[in-house]
Amino acid sequence: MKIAIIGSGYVGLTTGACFADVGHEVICVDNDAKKIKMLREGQIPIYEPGLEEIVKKNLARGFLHFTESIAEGVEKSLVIFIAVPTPPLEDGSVDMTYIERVARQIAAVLKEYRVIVDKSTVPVKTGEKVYQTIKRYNSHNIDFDVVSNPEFLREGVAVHDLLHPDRVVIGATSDRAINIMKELYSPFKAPILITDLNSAELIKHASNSFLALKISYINALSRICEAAGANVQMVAEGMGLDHRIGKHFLRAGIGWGGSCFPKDVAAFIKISQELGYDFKLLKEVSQINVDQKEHFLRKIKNVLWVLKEKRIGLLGLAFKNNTDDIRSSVAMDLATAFLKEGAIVQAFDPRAMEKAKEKLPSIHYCSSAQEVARDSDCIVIATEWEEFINLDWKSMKSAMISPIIFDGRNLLDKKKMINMGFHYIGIGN
Ligand SMILES: NC(=O)c1ccc[n+]([C@@H]2O[C@H](COP(=O)([O-])OP(=O)(O)OC[C@H]3O[C@@H](n4cnc5c(N)ncnc54)[C@H](O)[C@@H]3O)[C@@H](O)[C@H]2O)c1
Ligand SMILES: O=c1ccn([C@@H]2O[C@H](COP(=O)(O)OP(=O)(O)O[C@H]3O[C@H](CO)[C@@H](O)[C@H](O)[C@H]3O)[C@@H](O)[C@H]2O)c(=O)[nH]1
Repeated sequence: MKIAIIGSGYVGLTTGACFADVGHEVICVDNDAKKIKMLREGQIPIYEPGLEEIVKKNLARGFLHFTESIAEGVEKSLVIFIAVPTPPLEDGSVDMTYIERVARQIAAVLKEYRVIVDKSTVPVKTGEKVYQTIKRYNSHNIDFDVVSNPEFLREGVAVHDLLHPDRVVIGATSDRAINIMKELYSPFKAPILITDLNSAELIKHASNSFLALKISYINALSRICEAAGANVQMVAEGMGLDHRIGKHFLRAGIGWGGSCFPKDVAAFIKISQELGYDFKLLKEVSQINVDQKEHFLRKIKNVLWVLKEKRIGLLGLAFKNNTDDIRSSVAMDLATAFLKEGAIVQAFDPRAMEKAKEKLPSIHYCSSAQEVARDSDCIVIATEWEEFINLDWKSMKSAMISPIIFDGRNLLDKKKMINMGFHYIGIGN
């Protein structure tokens, strides 16, 4: 099937490459000329494991194309995906200008029946608005359908998540559009849930908010564990063995970040409010997340006393492991707080340093974790990169001024670190 994807970022590019990989003919569109030029040459502007290989493979076999022209995408494809940003505004509501602009741009070039699919994360009732907008701005009165098909991929494992989704949600009312969408997803072995437009849009915000809630719950429990002398990892394991609870998303840490949870939880609170419901539970989920970061900072200050002139070794800048994404990264927030207090921050991240340099140039960027340890007053682990587990911690220790570790991700084995002579402070243990 011929499909176009408008917006070639983390979601659009990965989705396009995976659709091409299962045999569809895909045109990825972006209005960033530099990005399109890079992609045409097989260069990937983001780090996502496995993405480069499938982009190169499908470029070479002619299943994947890149263009700056929405008109070209719309003309050549039956299904048009929208995967542009839906960033937060200051009051937590969603900036819908990108989606609205793309709807007008599609309308202006629509000459034959097309299925317009929203993949961006949007407030409920957006599909209805996209439909009205395209109808209003299409002078030829062409027949078309609007479908909601929210995306559930996780960064860092996006290729896997797209090729093996837990479920595919299709919000649509027209049988014609539903059949086209079913055919599009037929190469994937995943349950397909057909809903109305509004329910599909709600499923996305409801899912992300629930996952954030689960993490905030375990983070709140970590505070109780610290006060009671219990171990949150054991509590999580004991809870997670109950299939009704499940073991996933119960890793206590410094709070959730990233390009999705913070903005989507804030948006869902706002959307609910506009619909007349005060979602107090979600407000608390969000507050616990803020508290968790502040509590971690307090623990660091309790040990170091004054941060001014202290040399803090920071391991991790990305919002999670296996990505270069620093959007709403708690690690970046911590670095900002340290710098504000007058500390010297020396940091290392396996993939996110280029992006971090643009945002926080005053960090001293190190070429290795070992360099981070040099003359440091403590090490702070802020991102759950697995490679930090297997560092030569003996040699790290001898490079430090004082061997203190604040493990914001409970990545290391507490007993082992204490036996090695570290002063180890984790989360909820
Ligand atoms: N990143 C994730 O893990 C993830 C997962 C699921 C859903 N989402 C949602 O998907 C959407 C996109 O997120 P993202 O992380 O891919 O964003 P992104 O910023 O990485 O990519 C968006 C792309 O759209 C392009 N763009 C903007 N306006 C355009 C226009 N008028 N025409 C053509 N291209 C245009 C930008 O240049 C950019 O390359 C958001 O709604 C987000 O909430 C993101
Ligand atoms: O047990 C856990 C799991 C995650 N996190 C943190 O939570 C954040 C989000 O992690 P994750 O969900 O793995 O990454 P994302 O790529 O942001 O994916 C989420 O957001 C996407 C965008 O909407 C959705 O598509 C995904 O389903 C949803 O998991 C990160 O800061 C993690 O460090 C924890 O602290 N503890």
